[in-house]
Amino acid sequence: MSEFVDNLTWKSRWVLRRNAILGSPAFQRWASRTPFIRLIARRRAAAQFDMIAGFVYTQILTAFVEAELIPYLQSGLRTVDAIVQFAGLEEDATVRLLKAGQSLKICESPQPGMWTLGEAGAPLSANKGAMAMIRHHHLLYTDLARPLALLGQGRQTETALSAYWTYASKTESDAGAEGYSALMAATQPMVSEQILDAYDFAQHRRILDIGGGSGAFSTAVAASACQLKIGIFDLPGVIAEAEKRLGRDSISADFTLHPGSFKETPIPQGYDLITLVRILHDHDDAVCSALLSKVYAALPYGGRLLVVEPMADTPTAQPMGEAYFGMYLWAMGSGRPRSSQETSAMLRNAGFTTIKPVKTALPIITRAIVAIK
Ligand SMILES: C[S@@+](CC[C@H](N)C(=O)[O-])C[C@H]1O[C@@H](n2cnc3c(N)ncnc32)[C@H](O)[C@@H]1O
Repeated sequence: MSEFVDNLTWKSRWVLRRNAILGSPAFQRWASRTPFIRLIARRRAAAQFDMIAGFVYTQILTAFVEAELIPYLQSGLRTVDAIVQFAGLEEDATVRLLKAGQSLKICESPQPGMWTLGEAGAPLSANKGAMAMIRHHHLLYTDLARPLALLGQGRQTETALSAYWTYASKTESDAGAEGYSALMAATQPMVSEQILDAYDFAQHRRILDIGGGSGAFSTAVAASACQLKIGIFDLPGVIAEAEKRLGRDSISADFTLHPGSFKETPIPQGYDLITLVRILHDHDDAVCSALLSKVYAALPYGGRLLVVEPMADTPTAQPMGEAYFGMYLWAMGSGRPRSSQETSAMLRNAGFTTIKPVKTALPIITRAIVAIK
């Protein structure tokens, strides 16, 4: 049987024709020399180079973060000598890093010999969560060093990420709870800021946050609507982290901690809102379907489920979904990015009839769907 099909749609014909033209060296030569067209050709060549060099750019940013240069340069203008001292690098290495960072707008030199952050670096200085993720990414890049080997070895093989996210490893445990809970708590403000602006939690009385980690999301919600009673359900090792964290916290909301695995333990009842924040994408379809059915059963009529996570079909941010989360979750060994339609379909299958998107200001960070029983 031929590997080519002959019943092509008009769109397939158009795409094949376009690819033949774009892939032709003669066309590329013509485009790079023709007035106006060459502007488009230059833009496309730059975008192609960025895709090829992306890992190098990322590692330059990582060097700034690991050397603590982001907060250091945010606090004012610094001389090269001072930066050499601070970063602990030789002068030529420091200058090479600064110039590389300048080309990426991480830093800039507004007057000779003096350096501060650039347009891309300055917003990072206020984002501890992003910096925690940049540091964490060495695990992902270890797994991605040979991407074809990663894809070829299947998802049963232990990876750097599956050893970190122990609940996603084949042995499924909470042994890594302290490490990953700290990362989740550091990155949670980016998420809770979006959701608190988009969803009115004050309309509820009792909220259960499933997979609630050490309670960073719950404490943010409690601070915004102080009459709420909040339950946090997570693996026992993570609930121990929540106990430590909430003990230190001055918020007076009434927290109930529920240790257990949602794969085995019944979901606690008596809550009129259940939240799943950055949970579903970590799990394969069968696990998510079983969890959503249990959530549906645990809610009273009129009760709600709020699903909060990045989604695959986010306009202007498609690579965040299928490229970034697609490969990250593949390396982790569990879960996949889902479009809002796919998640909505799962919610319908679990029994929910009213399912609505909740608009967030930065959908690249997080999106949300509310489902009513
Ligand atoms: C990606 S973290 C998200 C944490 C928190 N919701 C947040 O957004 O910061 C996933 C959480 O789900 C929890 N989790 C994973 N599998 C679980 C299970 N079977 N039962 C209960 N919790 C689980 C993990 O322990 C972890 O705290």
